[in-house]
Amino acid sequence: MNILDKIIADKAKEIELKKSLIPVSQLESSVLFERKCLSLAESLKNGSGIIAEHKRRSPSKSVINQDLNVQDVVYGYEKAGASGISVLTDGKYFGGSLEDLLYARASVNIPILRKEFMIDEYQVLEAKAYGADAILLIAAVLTEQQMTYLANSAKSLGMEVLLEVHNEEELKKSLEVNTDMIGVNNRNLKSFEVSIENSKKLSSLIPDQLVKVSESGISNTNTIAELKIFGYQGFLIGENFMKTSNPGQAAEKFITELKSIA
Ligand SMILES: O=P(O)(O)OC[C@@H](O)[C@@H](O)c1c[nH]c2ccccc12
Repeated sequence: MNILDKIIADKAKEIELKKSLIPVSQLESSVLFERKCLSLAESLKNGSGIIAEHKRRSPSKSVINQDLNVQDVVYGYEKAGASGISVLTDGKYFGGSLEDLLYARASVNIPILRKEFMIDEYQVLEAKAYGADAILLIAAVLTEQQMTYLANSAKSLGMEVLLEVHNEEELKKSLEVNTDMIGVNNRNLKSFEVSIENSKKLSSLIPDQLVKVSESGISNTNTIAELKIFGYQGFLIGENFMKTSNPGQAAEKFITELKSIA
């Protein structure tokens, strides 16, 4: 069983347990459930395009940074001029939590993406209840029908969808899904191999009306300049900022440099 299958198997068990502890009615009674969401797609088109990620660890890198509190990190990202925030909420493999999402919501006024392995509508309701503006759907672990159902559920709650693909086959099965953004993951979630070429290779297959986001393995501003030529407007960066003692400062330096070469 590869790591992705393991994560999904654990996720299914986690969701069943959570459903017994926190009923849907409790999620729907959250003060944030009626909140009007911010648009991550618009923010990417009109701002720096950087989605800065809070990620304590990952299967490919083990511990990245567990010493900082999420409020300081995401506040620093907003101050640095990020267009959006990505918050990992998976606990076992990424060291995140739904509480991180709630703290992030309380700390910034820019769009927040819930970065999670979504397989059940319950998780979409959680995302809204804990303050997310957008959810991630990963084509590698979902059928077209599942993506359609989960995307429509998110849209019905006023959230946007970032649909993540890694190859042409995943992109082809995603084209009918009601998504706002297509993310190309430069990292193969099974082998962890990273190549920016993946974003370049797939860009021409993404319909122009969707916001293109390049994800993973981005550590310098020249890469952003190159990817903009291929039509990308969003850039998801985690480790390059999180591996430092002050991710907000690292993001500020990166975004200032980006402005100077734009
Ligand atoms: O830390 P990086 O290489 O900058 O990557 C960030 C982000 O793209 C990555 O965390 C990610 C992209 N898609 C995912 C899906 C699940 C978990 C994590 C991810």
